[in-house]
Amino acid sequence: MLGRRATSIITHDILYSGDPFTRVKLSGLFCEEDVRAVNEARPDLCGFVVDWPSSHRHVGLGKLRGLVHRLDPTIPAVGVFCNQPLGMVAELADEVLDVVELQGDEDNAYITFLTELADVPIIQTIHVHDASDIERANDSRADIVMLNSSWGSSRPFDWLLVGGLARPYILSGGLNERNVGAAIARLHPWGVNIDSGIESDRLNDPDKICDVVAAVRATDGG
Ligand SMILES: O=C(O)c1ccccc1NCC(=O)[C@H](O)[C@H](O)COP(=O)(O)O
Repeated sequence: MLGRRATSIITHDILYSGDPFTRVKLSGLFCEEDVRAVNEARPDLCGFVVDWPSSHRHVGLGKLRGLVHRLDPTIPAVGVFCNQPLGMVAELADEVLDVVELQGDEDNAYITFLTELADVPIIQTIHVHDASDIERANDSRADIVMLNSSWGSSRPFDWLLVGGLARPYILSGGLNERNVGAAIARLHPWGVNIDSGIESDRLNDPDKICDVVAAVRATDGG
């Protein structure tokens, strides 16, 4: 069993490695079968939508703890939050998470406070509609930004806008095992994020999980 210190070193290596590989984050895991499937497929990061009952992917706090406990400790656990109280996010970050992902209206002040309270990397999701969103991404104090269309919309945003971005980013929105290779070849993102592209009938599908990780690895010659 790896301790928190070991997993934070692994997380650091995945996030800050100078190696030019495309990180793949699979998100919206919500049951033990999902965790078994990712332990086999080995994406770089795994996301859990925390305490957001309107999402079919959401997990409560108890379930989050149980699933992260079963997750291979060499795969960093990302808590996905939407406008949640800072104290709750920081506490979970201290206790079970390796990375925090912010999906709501959290601003740079929120990120600064969170950085003071919790020693984990922060991903901020920006919904991209026009150039002002790219400016916001450039200004974000988060460690990494994720560009997306909108919550769980399963469609891409206008990729032409990415030209204005001056930092590495995670590409999100409408990716799946069939199109992720072409997206990486065109945009060379730092990483990719996939939610609905690993689902069949709103359940995570172990075959799609394997296929999408293999499709990303194939772009890196792996
Ligand atoms: O997935 C949800 O239901 C969700 C709920 C609340 C906050 C965030 C949520 N998901 C994150 C996303 O918005 C997705 O990562 C993003 O849309 C990519 O999804 P997909 O296009 O299905 O890969």
